[in-house]
Amino acid sequence: MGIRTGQQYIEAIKSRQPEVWLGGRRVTDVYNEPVFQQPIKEIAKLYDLQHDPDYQDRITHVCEETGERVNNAFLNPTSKDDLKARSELFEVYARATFGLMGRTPDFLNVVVTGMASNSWFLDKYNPDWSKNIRNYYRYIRDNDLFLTHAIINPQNDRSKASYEQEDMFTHLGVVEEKPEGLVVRGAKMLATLAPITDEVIIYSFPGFQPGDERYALAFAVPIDTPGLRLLCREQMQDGKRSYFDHPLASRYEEMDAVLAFNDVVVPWDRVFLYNNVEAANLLYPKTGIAQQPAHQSGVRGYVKLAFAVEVTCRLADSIGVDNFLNVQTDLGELVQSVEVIRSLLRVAEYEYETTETGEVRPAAAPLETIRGMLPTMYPRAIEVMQTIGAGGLLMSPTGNDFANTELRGDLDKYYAGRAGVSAEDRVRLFKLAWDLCGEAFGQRLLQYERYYTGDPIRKRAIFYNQYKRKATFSMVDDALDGAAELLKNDDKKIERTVN
Ligand SMILES: Cc1cc2nc3c(=O)[nH]c(=O)nc-3n(C[C@H](O)[C@H](O)[C@H](O)COP(=O)(O)OP(=O)(O)OC[C@H]3O[C@@H](n4cnc5c(N)ncnc54)[C@H](O)[C@@H]3O)c2cc1C
Ligand SMILES: Nc1c(O)cccc1C(=O)O
Repeated sequence: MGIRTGQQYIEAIKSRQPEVWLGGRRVTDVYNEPVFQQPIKEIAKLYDLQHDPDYQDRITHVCEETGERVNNAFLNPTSKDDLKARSELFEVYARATFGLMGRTPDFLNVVVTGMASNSWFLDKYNPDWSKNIRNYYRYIRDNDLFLTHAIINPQNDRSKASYEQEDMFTHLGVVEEKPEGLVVRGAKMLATLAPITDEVIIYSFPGFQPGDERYALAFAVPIDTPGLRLLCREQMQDGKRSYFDHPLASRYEEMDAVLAFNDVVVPWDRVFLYNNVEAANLLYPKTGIAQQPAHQSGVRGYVKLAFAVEVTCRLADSIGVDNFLNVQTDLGELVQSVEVIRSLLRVAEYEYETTETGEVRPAAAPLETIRGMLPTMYPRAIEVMQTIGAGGLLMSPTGNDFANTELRGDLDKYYAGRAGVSAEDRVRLFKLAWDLCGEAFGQRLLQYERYYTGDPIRKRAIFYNQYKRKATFSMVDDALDGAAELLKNDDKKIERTVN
């Protein structure tokens, strides 16, 4: 099959019945549920880009194995050009959603591609596991599927291991083995876009200890697998808000869900590892699924930050404040933060590394630096947007107000921006900003940037410890040695008398 169209993606959504709960009720028709309608259309647009002559060669390639055209997320990069092809895909998809949809299909398709092209490390534990992930990779590639993932245990008692929780199946674990597969029970968070995806893959961060065996697992199942319950968070827009009043929240609401597995049977051919703490801890370091997905999320985060900075600059211009030094200094800082991320991406792609199997991976340090900086850079951009927008962010009549001929005169007079910026233009721009810096929708986007790739606090500590393990501190020694050399040859007394 190869690349899907948007309509084929939509037909797939219509064809299944995942157990989705939203606002206390069971969603029986995901496609027609208001909160999902526009996000489904936005994802469908990404699939249609694969058939657009202006984009097809930039974001897809012809698979050597099948001769079919497939998305570049399924490319196992073996050259710098392959990394550029991936980067191109990530940026085209990110720009199509202004970087506001973090878990577009490319993200997890890159994860599974990395797992499959490095499945050799599973052979020593269980050759079936490496065969299964390679077969799964082919399955999602050739059917162009859209995955969600949940790799974090629900936030219960973080001071305790999974087996120490009140109920040993609070966190997802293996209940028993059956001839038809593994029976799993418990929850995982936070599966973004789960209700409108085809499949879910479960895996974990490293960090398992002896005693965690039943929780050390990785597998994938269709999103409508019996016993899998999707518990959605409160929706941040009901799908009925106007594009005028909420130009972003009305289109890019990325639903998050806790996944509750109630004795779900995972067929053996969908099990990628289980009951093995060592294998689970090695999954990340051995398959490169820290770096390759971080390339996608780095490009996406760059686009999102650049978008927020553009909105802030236009806001300042629209009310004539970007001539003031304080505003220019803040805006200059934001533009430089975009340049930092853009430069780190180029360095990561330029200083790529090649693995023993010939896979080309973007350099890890620049990507980890992006992961560490976006959680502060993006909130900073939002803060500057808030301080420049100030009260103007609440000078926000609705589209219906503008449509009311009795009010229109006042609105045109009292809501205009600087010369050349009409009232409607200014209000529309400020509403765009408010979706990012005021609405619950925007606060989620901010929280996403902080936590989408784990806890930035601990990730930065891990980054420092990796640095310390590799650093030679040679400049320190050179400096000390140089001074010591001078001291040795110095005919003056060491204790210099104070003149
Ligand atoms: C909008 C959004 C979308 C997301 N989408 C996904 C997704 O699609 N798939 C997915 O798998 N995950 C997703 N996540 C979850 C994300 O991976 C987690 O939020 C992240 O890993 C941090 O875990 P936590 O939120 O449970 O915070 P916790 O780990 O509970 O941390 C809470 C606080 O306690 C501190 N803390 C906790 N434990 C320790 C410790 N041992 N040592 C020191 N400090 C500690 C942390 O520093 C933090 O300040 C998403 C998160 C958000 C916000
Ligand atoms: N994908 C991730 C996620 O969803 C949460 C935390 C970390 C990651 C990751 O890929 O590093």
